Amino acid sequence: MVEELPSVFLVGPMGAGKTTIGRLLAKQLGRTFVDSDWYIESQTGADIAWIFAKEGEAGFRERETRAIDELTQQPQIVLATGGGAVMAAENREYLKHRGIVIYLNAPVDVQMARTAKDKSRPLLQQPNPRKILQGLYSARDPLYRQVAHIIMPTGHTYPRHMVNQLLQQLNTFCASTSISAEPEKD
Ligand SMILES: Nc1ncnc2c1ncn2[C@@H]1O[C@H](COP(=O)(O)OP(=O)(O)O)[C@@H](O)[C@H]1O
Ligand SMILES: O=C(O)C1=C[C@@H](OP(=O)(O)O)[C@@H](O)[C@H](O)C1
Ligand SMILES: [Mg+2]
Repeated sequence: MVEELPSVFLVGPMGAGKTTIGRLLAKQLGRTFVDSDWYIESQTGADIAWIFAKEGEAGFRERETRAIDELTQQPQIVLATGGGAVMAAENREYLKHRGIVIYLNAPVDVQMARTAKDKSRPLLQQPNPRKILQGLYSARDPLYRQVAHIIMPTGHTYPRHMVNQLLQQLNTFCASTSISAEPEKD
């Protein structure tokens, strides 16, 4: 029996394009798009920078785990997670077992270029963001790989082209597990 495509979860470092690609992918699949950072902001009534400033990273991570638990239980969504969502073991369990996980893997140079002008990421608001990104990449790359069903390099590929590649990858993955990756017909 052919099952429906489950929810799709995007993981990867800051600047990999999770939010951008997730939104486009959801549109192509006819799915609802949710970004865990936006969800946390709407639940809290404050932005990510404010949460880090008032509650520290630990406070943000608690909120993030609640959000990942809730959102990974929503059926048939496309979810863009924040770059640190894979750090908690329970988040990794939720992601890995409740949907198809795509790791958008961007080199540090690309992460740097894409995050340089954006002040909304508290972890990078300091003199040497490259060093931070390198450290995070070393620590988190094995965790992204641990949860991923599909690994997609992102560098110089336009978002629309990336989405087409992802749809192909999803089809291949689903064919191997008897899941339908076709958008639902009205
Ligand atoms: N494939 C891509 N090519 C060019 N720019 C991209 C691509 N993906 C994302 N971007 C740009 O990089 C920045 C960060 O993307 P974003 O989706 O916020 O990443 P993430 O959610 O993974 O941190 C945004 O300005 C976005 O427009
Ligand atoms: O890597 C991280 O720890 C973070 C990534 C951010 O999301 P993006 O990966 O969407 O930028 C956001 O959740 C927060 O600033 C922390
Ligand atoms: Mg994002």
